[in-house]
Amino acid sequence: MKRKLDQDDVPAPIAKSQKAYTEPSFDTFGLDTRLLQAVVKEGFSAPTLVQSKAIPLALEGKDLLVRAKTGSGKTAAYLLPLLELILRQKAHKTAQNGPSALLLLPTHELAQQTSKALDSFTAFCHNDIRTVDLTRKIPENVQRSLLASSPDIIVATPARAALQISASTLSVDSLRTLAIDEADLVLSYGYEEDLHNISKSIPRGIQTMMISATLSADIDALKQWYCRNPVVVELDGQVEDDATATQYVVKCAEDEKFLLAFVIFKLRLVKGKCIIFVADIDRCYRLKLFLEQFGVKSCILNSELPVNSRTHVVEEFNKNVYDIIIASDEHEVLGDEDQLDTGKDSSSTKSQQPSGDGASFDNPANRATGDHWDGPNAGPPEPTNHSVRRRQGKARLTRRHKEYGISRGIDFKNVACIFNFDLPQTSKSYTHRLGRTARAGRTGMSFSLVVPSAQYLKHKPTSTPSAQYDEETLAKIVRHQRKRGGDVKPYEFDIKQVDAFRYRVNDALRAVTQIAIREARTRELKIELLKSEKLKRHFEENPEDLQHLRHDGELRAARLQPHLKHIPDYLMPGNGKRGLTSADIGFVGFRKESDNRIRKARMQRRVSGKGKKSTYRKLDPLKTFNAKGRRSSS
Ligand SMILES: Nc1ncnc2c1ncn2[C@@H]1O[C@H](COP(=O)(O)OP(=O)(O)OP(=O)(O)O)[C@@H](O)[C@H]1O
Repeated sequence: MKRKLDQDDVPAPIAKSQKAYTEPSFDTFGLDTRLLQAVVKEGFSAPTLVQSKAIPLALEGKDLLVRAKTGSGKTAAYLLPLLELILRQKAHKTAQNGPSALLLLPTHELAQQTSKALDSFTAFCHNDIRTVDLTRKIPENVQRSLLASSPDIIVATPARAALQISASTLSVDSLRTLAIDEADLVLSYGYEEDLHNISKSIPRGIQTMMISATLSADIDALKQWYCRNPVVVELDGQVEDDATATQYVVKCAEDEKFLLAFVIFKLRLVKGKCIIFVADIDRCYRLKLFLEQFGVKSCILNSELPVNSRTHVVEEFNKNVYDIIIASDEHEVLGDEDQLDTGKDSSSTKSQQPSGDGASFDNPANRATGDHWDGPNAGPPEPTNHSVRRRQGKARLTRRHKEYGISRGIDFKNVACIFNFDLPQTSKSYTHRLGRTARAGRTGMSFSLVVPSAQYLKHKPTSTPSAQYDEETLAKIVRHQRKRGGDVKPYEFDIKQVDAFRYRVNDALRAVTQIAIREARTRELKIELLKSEKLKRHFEENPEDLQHLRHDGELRAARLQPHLKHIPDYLMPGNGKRGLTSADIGFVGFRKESDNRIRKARMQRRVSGKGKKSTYRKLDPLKTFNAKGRRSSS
């Protein structure tokens, strides 16, 4: 039975208001009081729309395909019923010896995030529900003993789960529920074979739930392997009516991206926390070093950093320790660890892996094969025409895959703005990036910079291959967002208003050389590895010390120019920041077009013989130098 829920299925108060946080309440689901306590502790006053639809169906034991907007609360929508069913089995003593639920996620970060959510929801269950996260980096023997101690829930990536099943360290005979979060992503991450193997091992007829903000035909294989007659809970359109993110786009030249970033972050035009998305790892460092010169602090998130550090950055950002994250949103940002960790031959899944892309030298998969990778110290080469063309060719082949990374599933809290410094390459990726703001019913905005094709490669030092298709991609994004009820508007803004800053911006850009980037990248990597070791050993015992570990320190690899941190008033657009959002209202540039009021008054006083006698002529060496006179006096 494939049933698409529609407006009539929504309980009356929700249908009328379309608000995520109205009736019914969590009490109506018949959840265990311990879970309800946890829900209150989490601050969830009422279920979101997807929760109010999915939880009752899941409690009935139905297979579910859940598609709802990013940030709409899908995690609790499948975790709460799953936990409730386990508690019921335990209460009725029908639970078998062994795990009842297997949760599969595409990346280690998402697995750890889900484990944390499980910990929160089971906070009042004491030891009644035990979870083992197979993505945690713990010694093999410790993991084996944890698995042997009959945990209730296993959280893993498909590769980790398949490995333990094949080694017979994970028994799946007792499973009652299987949930796959970001279901479309697990396939594109190259887990197809693992998923197929798992499907052959698990008992027939168990309940399966597949969840994502963008479920599509991509998951047909999964449905075939796992689902009986799934109920499709598809809330996309309904929730999007409530879309709370305002979306702006600015067309600008390649170097102007840096100018705009300077204006927005130095003049604090965006209030609150912001995630800046860039095309690749080098761009992360280029932008960080650039902003650093103006005293704007930011931290970096990319695939090169150890997973502990990445998780720590997100946690600290969520605790409001940092305001700006610069993230490279390449495919491998969160993925591929399994292939590397387990040393597993990825050839069988290679067709699913991106074979290379605009940032191919950043790809750990490529490091393993040696493609385009000369080690972190070498850094990526400056793109030559030939390499650009070759990478663009590959990019075309793999554009579908180039949408992964931190834009998927990570629960960044209270993000005010998504700044697409580099436009993503697909509309789907844009949707997921956008989903990092306006979460849980809050508001937010996105700001995307688009390079018109005529401007592409016009300023090579700041160019990125991904910008070649910006206009084409923007057209798709606009169409896609319109379908979802969103509106991508041009940002009304006169770039001449900030012309006075160009000189400083160019000065700062010149300091951010390829060598500076390479050094910063290597340094950061070393520091993070060191921190990560410490995180493992020391901070498990001293969690409070984690507070002192900051990720937004200065890299100081670029030439230091302290004067750039200060913005003199004369450079500010007339009318201050407001001048940047409305029509031209008296901009004050380097050179005044009209006469200077003070100088004019001084001249008038001089002409009329009043006031102090000007020393101007005397001080001007070109006008006062008199070689003859000086010779005679000496
Ligand atoms: N009923 C609720 N009331 C208030 N906040 C909620 C509720 N349910 C979830 N949230 C919060 O909303 C945020 C987003 O939830 P969640 O991560 O589950 O969204 P998601 O739909 O899975 O997003 P994504 O598609 O990006 O993975 C989280 O911070 C979560 O704590």
